[in-house]
Amino acid sequence: MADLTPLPSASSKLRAMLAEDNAIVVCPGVYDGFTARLAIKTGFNILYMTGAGTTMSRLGAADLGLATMNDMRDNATMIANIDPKIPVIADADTGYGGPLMVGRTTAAYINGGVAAFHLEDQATTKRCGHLSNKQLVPASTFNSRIRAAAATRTQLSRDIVIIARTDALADHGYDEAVSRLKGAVECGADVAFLEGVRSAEEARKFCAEMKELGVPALYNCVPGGVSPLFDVQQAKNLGYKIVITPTLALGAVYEAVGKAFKDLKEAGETKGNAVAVRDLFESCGLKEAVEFDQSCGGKGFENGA
Ligand SMILES: C[C@](O)(C(=O)O)[C@H](CC(=O)O)C(=O)O
Repeated sequence: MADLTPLPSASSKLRAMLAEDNAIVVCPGVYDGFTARLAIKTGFNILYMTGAGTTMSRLGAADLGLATMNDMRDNATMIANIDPKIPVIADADTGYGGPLMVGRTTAAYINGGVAAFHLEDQATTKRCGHLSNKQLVPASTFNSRIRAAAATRTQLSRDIVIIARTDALADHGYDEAVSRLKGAVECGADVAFLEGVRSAEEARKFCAEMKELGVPALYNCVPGGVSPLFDVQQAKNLGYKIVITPTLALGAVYEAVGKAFKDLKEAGETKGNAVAVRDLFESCGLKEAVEFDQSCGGKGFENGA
């Protein structure tokens, strides 16, 4: 009989990472199967699914609240199942409605195998946290979103790490933002995400306040946004426990693909950087897929591919 011992759940892996003293969880931002594969190939043991990237890649649209729960769930589920041993933290924006809907989103993410998700206090007409004039819901509405997530995991008796994100810093200041995060923790959130932190001093103060409560703090690194850019060591020294890099792959693709297309248009250059097609497929599991098919007696790849 084969060993069918269940794998540790994605959330329990993440909780173990967060419990490690003196460690920081470094999450490459991915937005599709290919970028997830590249991060895994690089050796990352955790991924972050960006909502901005999901919106841009699936809808060709800016991060303005256009992606629906179904868009986000489908992408998160696909990414979380490329290699279920690797936990995925996924953006869940506002949760997409009132408590009932947030409960449905939570169940969908749990069923998709997502380790953690973040829920924020923007209105449903949301935008990237590094854009201006954000509208917020009252703290009581934010709390009801977090409560709905916590109640759903209790009902299902299946864990997901809840990350509370507040966008209050920009227009309501530090005290209001931190009070919202503390309220969210009381409602069941496990991790605090202060969006758009404005200085190293503010970040240090925030991490210290969260540490006193035993709550890990998350740093969102967005070049061109409102926050200073800390590298991993700096973020760790400030007291952060998680770093996400939502636009890292988007920026790389923007530059590299932009150049390849420009070279084709302007110089008729067809081969770009000439990465071999087999190497591309190898990065997405070509060899393992063929081996699986062969090992089951399939005839399609008997002689390889
Ligand atoms: C974290 C974030 O929600 C995301 O979608 O990845 C964005 C990132 C971005 O738009 O650059 C955010 O910070 O709002």
